[in-house]
Amino acid sequence: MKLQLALDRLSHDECLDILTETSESIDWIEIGSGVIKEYGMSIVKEIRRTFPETPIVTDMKTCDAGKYEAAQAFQAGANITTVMAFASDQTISDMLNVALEHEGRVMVDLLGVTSKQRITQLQELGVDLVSLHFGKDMQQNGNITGDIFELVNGISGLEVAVAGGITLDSLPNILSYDPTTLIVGGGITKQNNRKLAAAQLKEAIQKYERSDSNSRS
Ligand SMILES: O=C(CO)[C@H](O)[C@H](O)COP(=O)(O)O
Repeated sequence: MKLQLALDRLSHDECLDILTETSESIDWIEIGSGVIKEYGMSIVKEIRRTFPETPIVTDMKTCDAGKYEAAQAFQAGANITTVMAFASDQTISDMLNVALEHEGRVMVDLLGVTSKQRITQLQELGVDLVSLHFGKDMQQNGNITGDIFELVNGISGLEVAVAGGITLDSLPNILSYDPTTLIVGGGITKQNNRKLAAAQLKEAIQKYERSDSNSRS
């Protein structure tokens, strides 16, 4: 299980500082939509140069003009870029094709999706990576729970990331659904000791994986 650090609502310097502090514990760097809107592709290029070995997810949340936005992201150094599930099939197909040209991947953000039929359609387009997303604004009225996994329950052949206010406290419940990637923003970036928060999350994931593999053997 990967730990993806989401850099959202942060200044340029905060992004770089947090990455330096947490780099030992995180697997994937997500450059959040707000950070991209503020600093554009220049911050993606800079983070690519500074952390050449760590996969970068650009949270473009593309909803149209998929070919152009995917090319922008991959040319700047992204390994994975995001598209909203409600985007047209053409947008998503175009992005998958651009990803192929750049040896990159597309993560489909399932925010707002309630029907399993859309998941099947996405798979037919060639999608193999999705993120279950309890949005930032939804977090004002509740917390992420295991119910979010119902959308992908029984569906095979998908890597499933999950995001939305995950912290060390809410982690145990989420871990039991075995997502392939845990996306954590504020649970690291808004903590007093960000290095420690990232290390504790990583340790909790590793501990879960050890106990899970023991219980299977
Ligand atoms: O995509 C996002 C917001 O749209 C965030 O990256 C995602 O929600 C993770 O951040 P947090 O853990 O702070 O909720």
